[in-house]
Amino acid sequence: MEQPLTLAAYFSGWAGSRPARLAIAATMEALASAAVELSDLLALGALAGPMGRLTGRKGDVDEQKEIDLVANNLLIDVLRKAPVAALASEEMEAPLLLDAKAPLLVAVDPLDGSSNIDANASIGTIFTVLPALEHNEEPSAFLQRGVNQLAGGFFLYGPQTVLVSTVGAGTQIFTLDRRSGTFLLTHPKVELPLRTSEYAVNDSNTRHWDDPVRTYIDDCRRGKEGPRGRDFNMRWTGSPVADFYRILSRGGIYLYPGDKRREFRNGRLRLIYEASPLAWVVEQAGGAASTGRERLLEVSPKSLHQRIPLIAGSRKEVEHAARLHDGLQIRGERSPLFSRRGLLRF
Ligand SMILES: O=P(O)(O)OC[C@H]1O[C@](O)(COP(=O)(O)O)[C@@H](O)[C@@H]1O
Ligand SMILES: [Mg+2]
Ligand SMILES: [Mg+2]
Repeated sequence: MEQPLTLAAYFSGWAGSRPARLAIAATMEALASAAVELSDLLALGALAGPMGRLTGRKGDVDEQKEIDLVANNLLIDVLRKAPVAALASEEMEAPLLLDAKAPLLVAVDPLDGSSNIDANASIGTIFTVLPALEHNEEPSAFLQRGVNQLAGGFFLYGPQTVLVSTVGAGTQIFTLDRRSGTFLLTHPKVELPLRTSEYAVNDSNTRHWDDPVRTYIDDCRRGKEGPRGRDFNMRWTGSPVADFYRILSRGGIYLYPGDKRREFRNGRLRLIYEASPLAWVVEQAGGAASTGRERLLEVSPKSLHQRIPLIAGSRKEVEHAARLHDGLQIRGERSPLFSRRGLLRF
């Protein structure tokens, strides 16, 4: 069997301009080195100490655990040696200036799904790489639309440790070869099925949802007997990285919508360092990602830690859910909500 490309060979060989390519390759290698270390640490579980211990809170909703801080510090250490001007992180209120003259910015969710740490479920690191601007220590430098990303994706620490990433030339998956400690290109071109009958949503929020999401999920639940005319399956891990990896591997749709609660008005995921890179790898694999109202990658961030509603996955299904947000009927698929309330009849 032909030897798969290493991460270093792939990223220094893609067709970007030379300075950008070298800077991105060096940054990806730095991120990968942190991921190898983190993956080893996570595999030790309880042997590494109380990783799941609560150390604080971020706002009303999110908890901060010991391991979130360990992951954050690890990323700071490796990115100090990369061509990165500043780092923004879920775990830091403001960006950290690293090398003012460097060409790149990196924003991370150091550990996504860390509420699952004690459950020994898959968790990951989400990252986005953006061009550096003038004042990179300011949060405003990071307020760039997702379409500006130079590289983005996530590491998943599961039975296999993998890197899912894009530089805008499709989505690739690299698998960590533990024997050599290197990531090898195992899936050169990820292709998401256009259609799906599997959705991922936190069902316990049903009573808080707005009508379009409630209608969409109701219609899926009604299966063959309902307006969709087919049965749907449901999966939810509580680690977006794990849900997105499943979706990239076999199709599906992920929804974390905004809902009626004040703190969830804009959903749960953070725009810059969670939703944007997840949306980009999905789009580059032939899928779609929307807020329900617009393409997610077109949203202009207003603040560093802003949340955003996210609906992403198999393209036809995301389009269907987005059309419900437009209040449009889908031909031949009568939504019970609209007919019941008479908002739109046909
Ligand atoms: O808690 P839920 O509703 O299952 O949602 C899944 C989780 O996804 C997350 O985005 C995970 O990210 P973090 O672990 O980085 O906070 C959380 O905000 C949320 O807890
Ligand atoms: Mg997260
Ligand atoms: Mg996190």
